[in-house]
Amino acid sequence: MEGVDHLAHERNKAQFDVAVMKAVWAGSRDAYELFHRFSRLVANDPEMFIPAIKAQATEEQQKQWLPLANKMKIIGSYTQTELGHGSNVRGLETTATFDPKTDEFVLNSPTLTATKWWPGGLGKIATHALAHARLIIDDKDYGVHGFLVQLRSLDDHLTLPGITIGDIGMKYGSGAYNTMDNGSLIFDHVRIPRNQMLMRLSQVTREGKYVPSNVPRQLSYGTMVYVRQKIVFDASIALSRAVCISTRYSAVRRQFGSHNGSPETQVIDYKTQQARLFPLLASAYAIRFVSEWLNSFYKDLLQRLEAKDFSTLPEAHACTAGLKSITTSVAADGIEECRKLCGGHGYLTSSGLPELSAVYIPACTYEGDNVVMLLQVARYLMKTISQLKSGNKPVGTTAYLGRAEQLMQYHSDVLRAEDWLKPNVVVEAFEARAARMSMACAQNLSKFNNPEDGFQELSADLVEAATAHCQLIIVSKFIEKLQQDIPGKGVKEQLGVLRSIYALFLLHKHIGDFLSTDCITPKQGYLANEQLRSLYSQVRPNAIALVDAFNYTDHFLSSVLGRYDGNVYPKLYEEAWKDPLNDTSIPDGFHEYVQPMLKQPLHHGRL
Ligand SMILES: CC/C=C\C/C=C\C/C=C\C/C=C\CCC(=O)SCCNC(=O)CCNC(=O)[C@H](O)C(C)(C)COP(=O)(O)OP(=O)(O)OC[C@H]1O[C@@H](n2cnc3c(N)ncnc32)[C@H](O)[C@@H]1OP(=O)(O)O
Ligand SMILES: Cc1cc2nc3c(=O)[nH]c(=O)nc-3n(C[C@H](O)[C@H](O)[C@H](O)COP(=O)(O)OP(=O)(O)OC[C@H]3O[C@@H](n4cnc5c(N)ncnc54)[C@H](O)[C@@H]3O)c2cc1C
Repeated sequence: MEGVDHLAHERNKAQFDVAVMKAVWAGSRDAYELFHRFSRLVANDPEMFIPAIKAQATEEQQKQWLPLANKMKIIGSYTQTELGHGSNVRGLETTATFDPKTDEFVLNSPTLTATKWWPGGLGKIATHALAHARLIIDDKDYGVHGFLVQLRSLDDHLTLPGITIGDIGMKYGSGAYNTMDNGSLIFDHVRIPRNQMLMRLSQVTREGKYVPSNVPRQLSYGTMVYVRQKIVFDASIALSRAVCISTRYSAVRRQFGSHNGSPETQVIDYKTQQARLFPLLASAYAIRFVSEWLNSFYKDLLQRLEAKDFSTLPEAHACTAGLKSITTSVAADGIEECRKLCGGHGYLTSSGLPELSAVYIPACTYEGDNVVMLLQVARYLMKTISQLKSGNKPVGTTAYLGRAEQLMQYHSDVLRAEDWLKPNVVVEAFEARAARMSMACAQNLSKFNNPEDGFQELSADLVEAATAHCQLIIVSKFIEKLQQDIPGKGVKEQLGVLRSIYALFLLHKHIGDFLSTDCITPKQGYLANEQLRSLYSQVRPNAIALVDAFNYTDHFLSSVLGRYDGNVYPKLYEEAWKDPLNDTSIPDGFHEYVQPMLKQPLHHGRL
């Protein structure tokens, strides 16, 4: 029925102020208002290009290029990856050779594997590329730098001489990512003026002298730090979208349990459904809050960089790389789990979930493969530990490693299931687990004569240690969020429940880590699980209101199953009838191919 709220009875169960929770989810009341008005803004806006110019171009270059890019007079593509090299940025092969006679750089792709491959917008639309290439002066290789290269005529959009561009072809699924023209590009001795090398961080003079900057060369990777922190925010959106669909549908869907004609059981009431769904609901909130923190950390980094304070750059890199990795993996896996939670209907395009999944899963790869990113975190952790001996006191997200000795002695003092609700009890257990896993890796690494050999050999353990560290950050930031003043009836209590679910679910999932590092006993692990079950029951009456707090419109969700009003079945049926196969009762080709078979004579009663 139109106009009837089929989920009203669920909404009436809520034990908290949903309006306030909407503002908490949005970040603030102002952010909520803004989101409400602009909720149709798409996260995948292909502005990759502009942040890179801001980060790497001189002020003069920015004055020249940013107005053009902002007004869409030129369309740029962030062109880094090659056919043969993606993760290994230092291994890029494209060259930009300085020609002192003409005061130009000559861009060239010396091999097939040097072909630029993947950059978004490159295939069909971009007029310019921010191309990453090795700077060569007098046969000397100065490593990878950024160059602004015009690709297509601004008059007729035809490619310029020496440039071969194409689209790299269809991608996974048939959905929206195929509307993105990820491109391939070969340079054949393409000339650009010297002032089109982005020279904020290092310069090449008219005489062909290379002037390195006095700032860390890693600043040239700044665009990746910026985009990675955006991707963490994006993960909270993608996961919460899937969770919203699957929670609402789980309250609508009924299976089994009818007695004497009473309705069947709502599938959301099955404990197995809750144990799969509610940790994802909690994860969506956890990722949202850690992304909020990461964004403020990033803003603080920018202020420091302005003041030539580079001290937090390594931590910013480790946090953005690690959290990008963990949150996109959780979101990608979570979306798939949400699809399964919707049973057969989840596989229908009209559920919105297959499309969301197909568009989202490359987040585990782009802007840094997730394993490669965790290995960066592991390097940072090993470096931090190696500096402990020289008295360096770690700060920020690795401060706990400064208490490593104490954490090595830690044994959880949990006696009852409720003890696991205490934030300090949880944080200590997560700190001890992360510290012990990292310390064990550091100790094993020290047995190798060549640290790089050791790093390769132990890389699987290092990834696990990095995961434990990143999970600790997320748990801690959730706890810190709740130390803020949060008004509204029941809002803080509900967030407290979600915080505990998030932490205890991780503890349950990684119980092997906690037990093998001797941080908790099997009995304490059992108590954590007992507490988790009771928390699921507390979330149950609030589940629909907790996803309503995401404030997503039906238009944004694009899902028949996730409709706000829960009116699923008539709409599913209606959607099916929009399938072009249903335009005619006899399918194309029936008369040509199927009917002749049906008309073949029977021989002895058989075909
Ligand atoms: C505007 C966007 C808005 C919203 C976004 C939302 C959604 C996104 C939607 C779509 C996104 C679409 C497309 C994505 C585009 C791309 O994918 S662009 C290509 C991105 N490519 C990568 O991410 C490549 C991954 N590889 C790397 O980042 C690096 O090469 C590496 C981290 C693997 C390092 O390799 P090495 O060769 O070991 O490193 P190195 O060059 O020698 O440097 C080592 C030291 O530098 C430190 N470091 C590395 N990276 C950074 C960094 N980014 N910032 C600061 N420091 C860095 C590293 O820790 C080493 O330090 P030491 O102290 O140990 O020396
Ligand atoms: C949808 C999409 C959009 C993209 N957009 C852009 C763009 O706009 N611009 C751009 O320049 N690029 C873009 N890319 C490219 C993207 O950044 C790279 O694909 C990504 O950085 C991963 O690099 P790779 O493909 O070389 O993977 P590889 O590094 O080849 O990874 C293959 C496997 O090797 C493993 N591996 C690699 N190195 C190590 C190591 N050191 N230790 C252990 N394991 C390792 C990885 O974990 C992975 O399992 C895009 C990619 C996709 C999928």
